[in-house]
Amino acid sequence: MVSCQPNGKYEVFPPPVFDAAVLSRQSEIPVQFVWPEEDKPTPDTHEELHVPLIDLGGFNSDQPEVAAEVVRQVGVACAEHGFFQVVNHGVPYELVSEAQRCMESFFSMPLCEKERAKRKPGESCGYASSFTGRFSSKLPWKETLSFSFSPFSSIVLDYFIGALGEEFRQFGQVYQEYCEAMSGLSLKIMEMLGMSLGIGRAHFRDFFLSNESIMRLNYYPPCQKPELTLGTGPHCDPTSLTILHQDDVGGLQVFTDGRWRTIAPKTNAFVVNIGDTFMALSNARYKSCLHRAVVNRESARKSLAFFLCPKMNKLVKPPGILVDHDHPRAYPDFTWSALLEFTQKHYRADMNTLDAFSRWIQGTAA
Ligand SMILES: C=C1C[C@]23C[C@H]1CC[C@H]2[C@]1(C)CCC[C@@](C)(C(=O)O)[C@H]1[C@@H]3C(=O)O
Ligand SMILES: O=C(O)CCC(=O)C(=O)O
Ligand SMILES: [Fe+2]
Repeated sequence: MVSCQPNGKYEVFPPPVFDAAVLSRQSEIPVQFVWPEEDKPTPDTHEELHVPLIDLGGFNSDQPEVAAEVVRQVGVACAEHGFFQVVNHGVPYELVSEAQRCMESFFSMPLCEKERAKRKPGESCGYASSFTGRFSSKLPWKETLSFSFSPFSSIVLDYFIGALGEEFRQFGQVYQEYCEAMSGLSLKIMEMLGMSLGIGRAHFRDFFLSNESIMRLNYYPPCQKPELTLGTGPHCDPTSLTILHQDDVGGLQVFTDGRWRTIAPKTNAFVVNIGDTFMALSNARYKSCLHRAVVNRESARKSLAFFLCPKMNKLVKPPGILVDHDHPRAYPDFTWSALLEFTQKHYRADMNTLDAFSRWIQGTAA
């Protein structure tokens, strides 16, 4: 039996759960949460990565030259590293604050309450206190609540009521509305991406009109040894497009030009990044870039991540116009359902997920 001693130390490893109330005050970090030297966390990195601030108001304006300039900036950022921020996005500030507030109340609940929504092995939805039980080392210093979204349904509201009870109807309504706003925003971004790749505004918007996306609430408790741990380890998102709202604490780092740099929080902006599935859809014209989240000694940090994903069984294949003699096919055809299964059952998402997955499906098809 694994037992937690009164001094907060674990008698045997692994710890049974990631109990933030205990661990966030403890200066001795259980070995499973300590990241190796090659991943060395650098919580004190203040060097910023300046990514373009994309003004969606400009894209929506009736001045074609203004919209064209916005599209050009998106194209440059996506070809370079795949990260940018959006402002004037039309998502009400009150909705974002309410989503952040509900998150605070959810993660402040006692562990046993949160565990009513516990994520089951092999599934991508539910509550996870770190990933104890799922992985045995390099555990993330975070708690997450993940749930599925697809448009034209009340799937988010139904999830909250089904998993946590009628008292969570209001949370369900907030996140249902938040996901609808994120799905709408991601379709606008798809229009910009299509235009910047020269295939017109409709192609990718129509591809993602019916999407089967994932919403994730990330809660990073303080850590007394932030130079040993990581909130989210280095990875490229396997999904298509991520829209992230970070609170004002800071901790998101992106790896470009051989070093980690911070994307500082910006009120009323969303951080957007290209994921592996869109990299495949663009035939590797656009980059899915390595990133991670560091933690700190003083403050808990919260982020809301909307992962846009295609419908499960839709073929992920770049449009013909992006494939030519100079740009041969970079990845095989696949479905999001297969890549999701790969990350949940066979491979822990990192910087090589798409290459490893490509080899895996080519092997299983042979
Ligand atoms: C399909 C997914 C797998 C992860 C959740 C979604 C989108 C991003 C993935 C993830 C966040 C990438 C970093 C590693 C991971 C294990 C994590 O820290 O949460 C990934 C998610 C997961 O497999 O649960
Ligand atoms: O919390 C963050 O800043 C980043 C989280 C992240 O990269 C993810 O959930 O995929
Ligand atoms: Fe990510």
